[in-house]
Amino acid sequence: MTGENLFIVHLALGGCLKAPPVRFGATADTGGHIAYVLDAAFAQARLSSVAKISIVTRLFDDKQLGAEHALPSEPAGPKITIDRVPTARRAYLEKEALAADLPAFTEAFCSHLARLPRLPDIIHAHFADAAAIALAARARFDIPVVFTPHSLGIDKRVQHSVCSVLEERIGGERHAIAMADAIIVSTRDEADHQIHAYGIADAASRIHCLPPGVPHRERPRSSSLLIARLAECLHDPHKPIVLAIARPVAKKNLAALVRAFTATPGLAETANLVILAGQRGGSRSSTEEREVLLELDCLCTDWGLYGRVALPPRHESGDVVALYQRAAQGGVFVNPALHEPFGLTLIEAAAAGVPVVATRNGGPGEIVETIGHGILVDPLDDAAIGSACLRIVSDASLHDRLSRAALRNIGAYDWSNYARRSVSLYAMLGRAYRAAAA
Ligand SMILES: O=c1ccn([C@@H]2O[C@H](COP(=O)(O)OP(=O)(O)O[C@H]3O[C@H](CO)[C@@H](O)[C@H](O)[C@H]3O)[C@@H](O)[C@H]2O)c(=O)[nH]1
Ligand SMILES: O=P(O)(O)OC[C@H]1O[C@](O)(CO)[C@@H](O)[C@@H]1O
Repeated sequence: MTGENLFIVHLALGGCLKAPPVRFGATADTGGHIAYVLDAAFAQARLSSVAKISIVTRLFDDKQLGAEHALPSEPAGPKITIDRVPTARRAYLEKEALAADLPAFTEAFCSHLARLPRLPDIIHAHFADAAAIALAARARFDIPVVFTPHSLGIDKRVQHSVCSVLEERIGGERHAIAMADAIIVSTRDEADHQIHAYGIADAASRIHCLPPGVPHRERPRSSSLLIARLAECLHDPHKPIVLAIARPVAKKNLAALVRAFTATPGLAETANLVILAGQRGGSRSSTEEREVLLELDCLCTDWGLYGRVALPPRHESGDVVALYQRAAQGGVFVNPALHEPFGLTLIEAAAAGVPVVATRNGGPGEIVETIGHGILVDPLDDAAIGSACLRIVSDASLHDRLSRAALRNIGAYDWSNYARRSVSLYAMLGRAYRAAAA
């Protein structure tokens, strides 16, 4: 690979994409794909064959979400910049509202590329909206396009009634799958089942299954304030914790965990429940987020759970590290999502030696099979969620066995492997384009 001197563009429109530390959960779209894009870029930048990485996103002006989102360019690390492309719309847009801005963003992105001293060798698009823009740029500049879907709509048909927004989303994904030069997915489930369901005859030959690595987190500067606050609000803070970390959106199914916690005999006596679900208090939260948080609050109030359950209203990156460390001490991490495309939290938990209880729908089945650190459950079965948690927190030898497996096998999820394989794919596509042009 030495001598390739690659210039990579990652393109991702949604959420609050900024140089670390990121405020995960600041909006409904500030979650896993942002961790993925940043960690992928940092690992790729460490390769000598990579000259420069530009992470391109929307410029927006919203002081509450952070002044950096209005900066045209922000250095993010060695060889990496975050470059923000403006359109006439300067407000933050939820992913559902991005579609209306796509024609303007496509024009602005192509003008941005045309102004660069050198065109990129590859555009890696995250989500189908970014892929549509990248494909328009490919038509103008002959730059190969790689597509990573992150969360495909097709399996959501089983969770939601069929509606025009979902069908439009699936249509956009079908176009991206049909047209991209290569598709990078995280799991075999996406490769063999989900993408297959889009019915694109030659898609299989362009799919590359590259599992991501463990998200990088800043360590707490000193002791975590959130852990100190938990000690004040929980009646018996020394009990192990049942921990969940997820954006407060309905598909993450966090209410089922609260119901399971209270309905499983012995669980609330053995452990405390801690749910980290986004950052509260900003006017940017969506109706869905407000409804999910209200439901969690109501469940805790109605069942008198405060003192045994904590729903911290906000957190910093270091608090997440501290919570996983706390959960490693006899506790368990739970992801009860109705469907989880991959599930970065399950590998974060493994890296900290925390056993997991996870939805059997989507990527978690493959992660738990690879690492061997937990129990899979039907997310619609509250009793199964509760009894799996109870088994782990009440059986020290099971906990120890799962925790050891987590630490032994987490190496299967490694950003340097991802970087090597993705960059050699980019280089191969570049060579094919050059050969076709010669
Ligand atoms: O309040 C919160 C909520 C989330 N997180 C973090 O944000 C990330 C969330 O990632 P993930 O659990 O994977 O979920 P999504 O945000 O839903 O991410 C999408 O994109 C990911 C990367 O492709 C996939 O793993 C997911 O399945 C897909 O739904 C993790 O690092 C969490 O620790 C926080 O720090 N605080
Ligand atoms: O909730 P959905 O529609 O599955 O989409 C996945 C979500 O996860 C994220 O990737 C989190 O980063 C969002 O950008 C996106 O909104």
